[in-house]
Amino acid sequence: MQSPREYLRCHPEALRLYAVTDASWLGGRTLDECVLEAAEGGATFVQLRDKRASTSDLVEQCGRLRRVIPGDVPFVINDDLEAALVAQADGVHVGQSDAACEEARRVLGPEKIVGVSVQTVDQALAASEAGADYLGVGALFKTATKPEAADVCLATLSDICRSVDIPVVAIGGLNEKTVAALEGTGVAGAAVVSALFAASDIRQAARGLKSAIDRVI
Ligand SMILES: Cc1ncc(COP(=O)(O)OP(=O)(O)O)c(N)n1
Ligand SMILES: Cc1nc(C(=O)O)sc1CCOP(=O)(O)O
Repeated sequence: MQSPREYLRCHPEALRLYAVTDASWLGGRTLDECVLEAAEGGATFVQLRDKRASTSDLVEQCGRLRRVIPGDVPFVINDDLEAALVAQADGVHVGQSDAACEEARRVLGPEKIVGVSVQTVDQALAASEAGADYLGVGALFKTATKPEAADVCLATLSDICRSVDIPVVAIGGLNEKTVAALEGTGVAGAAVVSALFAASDIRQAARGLKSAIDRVI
């Protein structure tokens, strides 16, 4: 266990129901209305993830989403450091093949949130040392949203949670039923795409997920 940090930019409670957007699940609805419904249903964190969008598209989407996301719900952009900087998002989420955590911290400054995807304890320790505020660990279960995601088992998830003093959020195939598997792992929350955004009633899906997560975490 590392020594405790002086302060947290990202409180563990904020990671409880972490909504990751994906335009391919919207089915004719706008992203803004879907994210609003997710927030109204209890999403505690939002990540704008659009792998096909340009930096300027992301900045524009970020501006629109900011208007519907409550001020106390952190809002980060996936992968694109420049978009996060220009759009003045609350931070960025980077993977192992994106901008390094140190670079994200240098560019965004000390106040912003930097989340990092990790799959091993060594990566978790490195990201934590480099100034990450939270870690995303997955994929816990196979998922159609990202079929190429490498598997991470529950034992590794627990080891990662024990090895760092920053909060960890699990991702990949999590829904109202599968979140039960997170009990006792030490995670701060669950990050979900399709269990929210593929639902016909996103508000209701968020409520159900939030209750299911509250029962196990
Ligand atoms: C909360 C959270 N955890 C993990 C990921 C995956 O990020 P990354 O490895 O950068 O992969 P892509 O999202 O870019 O496909 C995430 N986005 N969010
Ligand atoms: C964006 C993403 N990253 C993953 C990883 O394991 O790194 S899994 C994933 C998609 C999660 O989608 P769903 O909630 O629909 O399963």
